[in-house]
Amino acid sequence: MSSQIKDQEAAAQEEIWKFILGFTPTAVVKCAIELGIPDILENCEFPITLADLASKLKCPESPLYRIMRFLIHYKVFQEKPISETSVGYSQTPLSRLLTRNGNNSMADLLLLESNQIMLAPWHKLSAWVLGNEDSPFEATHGKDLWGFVATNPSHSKLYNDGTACDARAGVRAVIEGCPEVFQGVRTLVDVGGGDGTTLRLIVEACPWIKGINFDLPHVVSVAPACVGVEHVGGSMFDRVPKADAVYLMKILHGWADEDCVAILKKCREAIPQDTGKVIVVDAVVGREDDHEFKGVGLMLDLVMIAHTSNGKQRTTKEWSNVFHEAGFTRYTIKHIRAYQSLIEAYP
Ligand SMILES: C[S@@+](CC[C@H](N)C(=O)[O-])C[C@H]1O[C@@H](n2cnc3c(N)ncnc32)[C@H](O)[C@@H]1O
Ligand SMILES: COc1ccc(-c2cc(=O)c3c(O)c(O)c(O)cc3o2)cc1
Repeated sequence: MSSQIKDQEAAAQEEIWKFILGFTPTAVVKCAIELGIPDILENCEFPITLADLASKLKCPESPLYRIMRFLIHYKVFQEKPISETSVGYSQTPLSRLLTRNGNNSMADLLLLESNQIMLAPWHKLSAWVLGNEDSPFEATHGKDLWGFVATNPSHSKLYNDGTACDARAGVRAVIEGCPEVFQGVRTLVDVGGGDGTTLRLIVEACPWIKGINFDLPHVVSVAPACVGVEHVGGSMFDRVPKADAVYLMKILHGWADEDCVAILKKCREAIPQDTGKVIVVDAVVGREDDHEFKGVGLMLDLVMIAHTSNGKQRTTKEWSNVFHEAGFTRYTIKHIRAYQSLIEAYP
């Protein structure tokens, strides 16, 4: 056996453990979030010793040492010198994304995706591949995600808080990557806008816009009031409130092609046929460029299998098909610093 093959096999013997125990980093980061460790470190002017951290957490040092040792190895936290003889724990750019209330926090999305309700359907993936399950989520919980969220207030909050994390990141990438997308738009309806986080950020950045946050009645009924944003309840399959432009972020990826066409037709009916547009913020998979978020798009494609009935992340060709079928004459795609791209479709 050549030394090259021996080396490849040795590397595989190491690599396989990332799949055998790949859930460990998520579980330990979830533990750190629940203990509030990123928030404690964020509020420390200097690196904090194990003893001081254990004291703040009122926990023994030994288990905490092992958790922090693991998270330093995974570069979630770092150790920095406190004196010539001692070191302490401090933040990294990654752990700053795990504080509970930071503007860029992704903590609530990690708590959502690692929640048992969201993890359980993953165990039905092989049955789905064999065609024995329509939807892992429905096969596991007896109803789809919206039905589950509507009847389980605790999961509804978990879902809204988690989705709001990703909305902040998505809107930030849109505004930083393509601010001109909102030029000339006076009224904007966010279809499936959730608790209104997206429109709150958009009208803050673009105060000339009047926002209409459109989602299911039980969702908008608990959406916080926001200046410049009107909450409207209804279904995107029935009617979309009229506006200069429609905004669809993380919506179409959750639905089959025929549902997307139905949604897009309702959106097209809601905008001026000569000057209106539909702004879609969603992943484009199968892109030619090897961009940094490629893996995220592929992971979210499998999230759509686990958590939706027929959702999927779409290729450029698949996007073209649904826009054409829905009666749009042209569309543009702009890649932004996010796992999503910015797609503008015109009637
Ligand atoms: C993944 S969330 C996206 C929320 C938000 N656009 C974002 O990017 O964070 C999907 C949203 O679609 C909403 N939704 C589901 N079915 C809907 C329907 N028939 N009409 C309007 N909204 C719907 C859900 O309530 C949820 O808020
Ligand atoms: C029944 O129709 C649907 C069910 C679920 C979803 C859905 C959309 C998402 O965007 C989404 C998500 O971003 C996510 O991280 C997740 O874990 C589930 C999920 O589900 C859409 C339509």
